[in-house]
Amino acid sequence: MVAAVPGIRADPLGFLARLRGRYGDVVAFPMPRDPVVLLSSPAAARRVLVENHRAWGKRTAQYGALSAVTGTGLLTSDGEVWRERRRTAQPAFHPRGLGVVAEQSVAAAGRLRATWPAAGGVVDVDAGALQATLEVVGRTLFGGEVTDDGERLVAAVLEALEVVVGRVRTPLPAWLPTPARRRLRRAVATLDVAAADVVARRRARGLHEDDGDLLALLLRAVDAGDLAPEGLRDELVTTVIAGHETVASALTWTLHLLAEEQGAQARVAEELDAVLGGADEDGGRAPAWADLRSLVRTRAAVEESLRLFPPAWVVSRRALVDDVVDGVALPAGTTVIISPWLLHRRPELFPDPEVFRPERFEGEGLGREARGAYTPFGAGPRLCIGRDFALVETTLVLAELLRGASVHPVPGERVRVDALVTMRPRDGLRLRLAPRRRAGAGVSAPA
Ligand code: HEM
Repeated sequence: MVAAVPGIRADPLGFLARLRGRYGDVVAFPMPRDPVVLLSSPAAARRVLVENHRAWGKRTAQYGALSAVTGTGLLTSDGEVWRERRRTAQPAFHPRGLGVVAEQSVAAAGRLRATWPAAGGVVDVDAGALQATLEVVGRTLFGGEVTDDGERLVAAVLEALEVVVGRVRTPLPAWLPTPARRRLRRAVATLDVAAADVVARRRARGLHEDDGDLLALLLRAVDAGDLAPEGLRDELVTTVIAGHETVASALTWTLHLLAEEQGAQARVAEELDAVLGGADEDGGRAPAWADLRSLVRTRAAVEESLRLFPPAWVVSRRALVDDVVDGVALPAGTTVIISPWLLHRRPELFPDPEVFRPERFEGEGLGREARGAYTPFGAGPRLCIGRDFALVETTLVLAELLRGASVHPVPGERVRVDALVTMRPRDGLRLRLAPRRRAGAGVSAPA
């Protein structure tokens, strides 16, 4: 089916939903050159991402634009380069490292909590989440505190991404010098310097034999001649893009949904009290790695939020050879767009799809088919390398934040979604905090 539905720029999510609603699970966009097709069935996503993944690469407009910033990093590369990079980075994401992720996540959340007004008040939870997740990336993957270098690196990455998003929306011939392109070149130059500074600082501190963080692994690969210095820069930038804003978005959207659904928040609070012993003003003790298996409701709230607001709301692939997907022949060169945001809203798999109901992920959890469609971290060999990292981090940050405070919507505040590189709240997200406990008293309402 060939589609002609206006509105992609103004409202990309609504645009995708309208396309699927009007034309079905396989929809071709009227494009002048190679075909672009939106695939919306779980079977089609599975075919491309898992079963026949070798037939599909990442040379798409989406990843091409990102690679203007990341170079050939793990997220955007293909084939042998990708395999080699994944092998190098994988040990940094091994489950034995998750204890450190847990520790750093709780510490970062504790620092954020300390900035929250003890008597309650309005805070921008998105700004707080961005700061906390940056600290966790810095301390776990780059093996040290995020100093000015790290902050500059993130600022430069965000600046470059902003230009790139504009470019995906209005593709211009590559030779045309535009203000946007000049801005991108400047941002990338700043980013190169900031990445080099992060590396130099780490080198100056010295590499120890048992350092197993991502930066240490990459530096050793450079020293062994297995990775070019540009590759090291590309992976640093990729990690910032893939592992910082995504996790912050997941946290922010979870807090937003819990604020909207006080019943769900009360269930999480009950769990936190039971696990962390929180009858005092502080909401008990800080959570730790060992508590994760008991924080079932807290993690389910994160998973349900990733269903409704998957930060990576679209992924794309390009056919390297001809393939048949959902009974439709797609020639080599076809770009397919797969949207977790759409997959997660199929009513036959997720009844009342717009309702925030963390219980879906508790007990037995999702059924087999719904599990196949649930793809906030992608699927197949290109599954997010940071999936477990992100789930540990978000669950523990949330537990640490909510053990002592409850969150509530700010009256009159409109929450708007920007679906750009990731799905983000436009202009931050303000919530009203209330201290959850007053020695022996019950859950308190916002002032
Ligand atoms: C809630 C947080 C996160 C979400 C929603 C998310 C989502 C995703 C998705 C959907 C993909 C697959 C893209 C595709 O198939 O085209 C992906 C890949 C990737 N993610 Fe994540 N991610 C998250 C956190 C992280 C973290 C914490 C890191 C690292 C610190 C990370 C690093 C990566 C990398 C390097 C890839 C590329 C993997 C490969 O192709 O081998 N992500 N992520």
